[in-house]
Amino acid sequence: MFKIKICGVKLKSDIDAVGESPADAIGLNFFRPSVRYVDPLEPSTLELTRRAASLGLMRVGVFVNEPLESIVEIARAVDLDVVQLHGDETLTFAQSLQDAGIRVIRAIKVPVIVEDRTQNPVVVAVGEWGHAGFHLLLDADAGPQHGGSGKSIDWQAVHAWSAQNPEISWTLAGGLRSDNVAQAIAASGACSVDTASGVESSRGVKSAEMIRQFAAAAEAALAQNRPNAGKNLF
Ligand SMILES: O=C(O)c1ccccc1NCC(=O)[C@H](O)[C@H](O)COP(=O)(O)O
Repeated sequence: MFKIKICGVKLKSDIDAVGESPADAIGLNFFRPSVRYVDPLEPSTLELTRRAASLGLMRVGVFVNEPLESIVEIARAVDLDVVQLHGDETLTFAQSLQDAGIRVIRAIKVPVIVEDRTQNPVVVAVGEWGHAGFHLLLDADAGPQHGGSGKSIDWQAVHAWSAQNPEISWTLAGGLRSDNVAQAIAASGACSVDTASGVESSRGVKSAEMIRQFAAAAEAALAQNRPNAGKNLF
């Protein structure tokens, strides 16, 4: 269960900055083309997850269209708590991971530009994942980049979808920064949030100060969101 996830950490100093903030989860990116990629075979990656565990942080591994056996192997080798799927993985694929004892978060790519205004873009994007029992990460559709784009989704549309589907647990992602996370939480009703580029001083480089500011702003806004407190947490 997490409330504030800082995704794409690469260094021990990043983990320490997260541990010193109110954030309670980290994401490690195993998608090779990403600027946030960490090599699962490097001993330093296991050191990162061990450090995170020692600080009580949940460790989430980000994957895009990685073969199932490879995800299972990496999750065990670097001791992940949960894997986050960002590619074209099917429901059957996610269920097979769960059958192998791996917890799964499904990233849902919500279009940033919506042409058909008659349909809620979140409803359309969630599709069959809505009632499959997986925790969802509602993120901006970043095209071939798959995630970490810094683009925001329609928070009101998220709110409307969630109001109609209160049993679905989800996290808000996409373009969240310290200066907009409070508004995003208030508008969407999110109980948990995720950011990657919003706490970076340059692309792929985390800033301890930005992590601290983001996590403090998110924590304060989540505390305001009392009617939903404790709901929809992974
Ligand atoms: O961050 C990446 O580079 C990335 C690449 C491919 C798949 C997923 C990726 N990130 C996953 C995350 O959970 C990010 O935090 C999420 O996409 C939000 O990113 P941002 O808009 O930069 O806050």
